[in-house]
Parts: sequence; structure tokens; C-alpha cells
Amino acid sequence: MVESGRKLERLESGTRDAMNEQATPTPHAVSVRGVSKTYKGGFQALKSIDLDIRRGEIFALLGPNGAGKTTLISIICGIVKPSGGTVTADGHDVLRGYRITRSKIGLVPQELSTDAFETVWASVRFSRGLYGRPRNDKHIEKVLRDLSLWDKKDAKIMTLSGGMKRRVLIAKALAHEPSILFLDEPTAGVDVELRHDMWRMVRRLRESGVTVILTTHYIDEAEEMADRVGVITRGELILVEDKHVLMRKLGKKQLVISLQRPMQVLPEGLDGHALELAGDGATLTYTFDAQSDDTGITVLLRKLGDLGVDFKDLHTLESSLEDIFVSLVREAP
Ligand SMILES: Nc1ncnc2c1ncn2[C@@H]1O[C@H](COP(=O)(O)OP(=O)(O)OP(=O)(O)O)[C@@H](O)[C@H]1O
Repeated sequence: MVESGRKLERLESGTRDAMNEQATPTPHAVSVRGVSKTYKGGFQALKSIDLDIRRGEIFALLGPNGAGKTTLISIICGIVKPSGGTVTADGHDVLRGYRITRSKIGLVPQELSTDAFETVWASVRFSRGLYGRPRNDKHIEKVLRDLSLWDKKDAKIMTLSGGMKRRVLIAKALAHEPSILFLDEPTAGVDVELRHDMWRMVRRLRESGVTVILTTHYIDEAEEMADRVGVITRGELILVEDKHVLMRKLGKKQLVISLQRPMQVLPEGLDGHALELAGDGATLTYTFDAQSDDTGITVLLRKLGDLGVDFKDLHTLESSLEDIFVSLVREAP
């Protein structure tokens, strides 16, 4: 409670700044320009980041531990001060217009640190009040129902399971109807059911026009949810791309050929093709660039026919976002 009171003070003192802060018209929900961060002690966590988040998209920020994801999110939310560069949210500078940008942003942190003795209802309603929004019990009820928390509304937060507490964090972040929602590792350590519930909820939010930015270690989560993906490693944003374009551009395809009769070695005449014979000799795998006009498949199949190599099945495999991510992070300088 003491901490919440302090937050209120901070927000109130920000009102004057907000009055003076003019929005710059921008098509983007968030614009990050040349943002760097060096922590006390000299560690450089971010190196000149440029990033635009489009309105209404789901943007997934991927990166290994310590890459700088939380630092970047905290700077956008105005919680951490950058060492250089600027950030605007909905056209407002996040430092000069802290109050106004903070009211447009919902942040779901990784951990619930306060409010253990409060009821779910009181805690979520209080979050709305923090942003100076008028009381709206209908909205709070909708948020709690959407997150399957309605029957827990009178329960003290300390009595809830970990998954339920996670839902409370989301409810608190949505209480003031933000148009930009940050989810920091939303499904770390939650069960499969809650994960799928969260994915459904995030999609519903996007349908209602909310911009969603999530950090995740789960690449399948980005693959499932994101419109665009950013990869950050050692404080540098090494790639920002439409998810499907990324998977097409960087993804290799493989043609898997199940042979009628296993072979011991690759027949002569097939050297020079990107072919691999499996240990049991029953499968040939051909790796090709799906973007190329000439994938080499026709020539390969013709050669197999000429050599009398019969097959019983053919199928293709595509690299997953995980394969792409692992190779990108490995290649980064
Ligand atoms: N207050 C701080 N003072 C000094 N160094 C810090 C501070 N906060 C973070 N760092 C360092 O900055 C780097 C980036 O940290 P950050 O938490 O942004 O990474 P992350 O990508 O969110 O990692 P994770 O996936 O593990 O949460 C790390 O090396 C971390 O140790």
C-alpha cells in the first residue's frame, strides 16, 4: 500500500508535464530511436536500438537470457531511463509525457510483488484508479470474466495458485484500458491450459485494437502468436521481420525421400547434391532453398529414376522459427 501511495504521488506530479507534452502524429504505437543503456558500473545493456511497433500488431521480442529485453521494455514504459536516444508511445515522449504515455500502456511484469493481502477485486480496481481513470465496475467485471477470475474476485491474492496470480497481473494491467500492452514472459512456468488461455486472450485484445508486445523464451509462442518478430542479442537488435517473411527467407526446406530398398552408400552420380543418407540407409534427405527458382528437385528426382532408385514416399519439412533463431543468435558477432 505504501508503495502504491508513492506511485500515486509520482503520477500526480507528472500531470503538469503531461499538460505540456504535445503528441507528434505517428502511425506507430511505439517508436524507439537510438536508444542505449549503460548501467551504473559500466555494463552496456543496449546499444543504439531503433524500432517501430505498428498499431494493432502482436510483436514478439526474442532473445537469450541477459540480451536486454526487459531493459528495453522498461525504458519504453518509462521505468528505466535510457543513457541515450528517445522513445515515443502513441506520439508522446515517454520521459517528458510520462503520465500520459503510462496511462496508454499496460505492463504485465514477470512477478507479482505486492497486494498479497488484497482481494482480487480490490487490487484490480485500485490499479485502474492509479491512472486517474474514473471508476468503472462493469469494465473490471469484464476483465475478470475474460480471464476466468470472476469466481475468485473476493479471494485474497495470497491464496491463489501461481497461474491465477499470473491472471491477476494481466487483469491489473488491463484495468485502465491501455492501448499498448507489454507482456514480459507471459507464460513462463505456466501450464499448457493457461498458456492457451493467454494466447486466446492476447488474440482477442489484438482484435479489439490493442497493440501487444511480448518477450518470450518460447519460440513456439512467437511462432504461434506474433505478426512480427524482433531478435535481440547482447544489447543489439539484430533483426526485425514479418514472421512469415522471416520463415520464408531464412527457412531452408528439406525433401525427405523414403526408399523402397535401403542403400549402404550414396550411389555415384549423386555427389554434389545436398543429400544425406540416414544411418539405416532407408531415407535420403535433400536440403534446398525454398526461395530459389531452381530448387534442384526435378534434376534430383530424374537422376534417382535413371539410377533405378525407387522410393515409396516423399515429403517436405520446413525449418521452424526455433531453427532460425538458434542460427541467428549463433551467427551474431
Ligand atoms: N540494474 C542493473 N544494473 C546492472 N546491470 C543490469 C541491471 N539490470 C540488468 N542488467 C544487466 O543488463 C543485461 C540485460 O538484462 P535484461 O534483464 O534486460 O535482459 P533480458 O533479455 O530481459 O534477460 P532475461 O531473458 O534473462 O530476462 C544483463 O546482463 C543484466 O545483468
